[in-house]
Amino acid sequence: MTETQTSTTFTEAREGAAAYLRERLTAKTPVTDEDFEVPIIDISPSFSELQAERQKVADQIRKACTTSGFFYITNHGIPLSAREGILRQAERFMHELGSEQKEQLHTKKSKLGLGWEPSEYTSIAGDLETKEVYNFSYETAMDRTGGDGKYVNLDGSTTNGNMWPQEQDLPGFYDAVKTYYGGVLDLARHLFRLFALSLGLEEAYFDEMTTHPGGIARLLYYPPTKSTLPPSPSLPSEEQVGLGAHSDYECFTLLLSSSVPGLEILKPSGHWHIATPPPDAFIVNVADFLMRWTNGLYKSTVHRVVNRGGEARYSVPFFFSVNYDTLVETLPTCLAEGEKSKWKPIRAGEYILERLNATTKDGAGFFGNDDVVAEERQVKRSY
Ligand SMILES: O=C(O)CCC(=O)C(=O)O
Ligand SMILES: [Fe+2]
Repeated sequence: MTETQTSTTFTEAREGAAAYLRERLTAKTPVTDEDFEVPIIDISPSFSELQAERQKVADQIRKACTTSGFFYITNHGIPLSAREGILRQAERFMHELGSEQKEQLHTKKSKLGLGWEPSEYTSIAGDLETKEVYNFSYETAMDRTGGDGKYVNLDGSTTNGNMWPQEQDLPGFYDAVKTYYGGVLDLARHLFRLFALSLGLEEAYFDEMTTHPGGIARLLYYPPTKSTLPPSPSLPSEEQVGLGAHSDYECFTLLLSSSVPGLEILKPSGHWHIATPPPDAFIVNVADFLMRWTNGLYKSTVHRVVNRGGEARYSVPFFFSVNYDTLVETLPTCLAEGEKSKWKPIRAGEYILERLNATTKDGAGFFGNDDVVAEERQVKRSY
């Protein structure tokens, strides 16, 4: 960073994020969906000793990221038992935990937006969302590398961090979460190396930025609705949306879902593509940091969830980020000679905190709240 550059302020980040979402939702340019596809990428060659094999996977990732910004990965190494385990815990959390026990974990008690959000508690653009959520974040105890001993104040296990259900209320819950989280964290670090290769960088380029990464994850429950909502960009307000249209904030998201469909991805034409991941696959999508880092080359694509069927849907997104003091600025390989960066550099943590704050109704955010204010406020969260 040169001396003349300053990093983006909170307000600029907030306005930028809002403008970006508006633009993606209302783009009038006549575009076709010709290049839009969500490919299935078998990543088994990426575990090869041979760099050429890893590069082949990286090249497929690059293609997906420059078109739809979404892809499915198979042969990723996360065992079925861990995937079924976490989906089962999502179901147990929503249905076996009593309302008093959930109340103890209410997100209004968290300065970091963690914990339990009742259905219709948060919304985007005024549409009440049917989803019920439990949010948790990185803690060293779940990191199989043991972490780096730094950023201790950001660790989910510290004050105001993760709020876990009592073991006697939901026996085995924490262990299943830890098994799953440890696995997807390793996988995310592996994928980040492929992202580096896909961008013509040293494979280890991002390694030192992910020693204590931001990594919020959530258990989501979308109750069955009878939505007849057509796949169109605008939502009539009386219709029930599971989770409103948004882009994700961090580097990329690893999303696991039950077999009930619901995720919809905004195509360039403004129509929604209904995601149909193969069984056993994870859905991966580019989020805002990678978009900023690549100067817009990689697409952080708007998506939403509508559960149109009569069956409950569960999902578990893992939002993989970098250490929160990382400065995100255009990568050297993403600027042609004479080309300018579209965005100013930004500190990872500031951007995430700002976007979380910006989605609360009064803009005061989750930080510096007192509980009374938080309780009265309807929280708007856009991820
Ligand atoms: O539940 C899903 O399928 C997607 C969730 C999502 O997009 C999010 O939480 O950001
Ligand atoms: Fe999302």
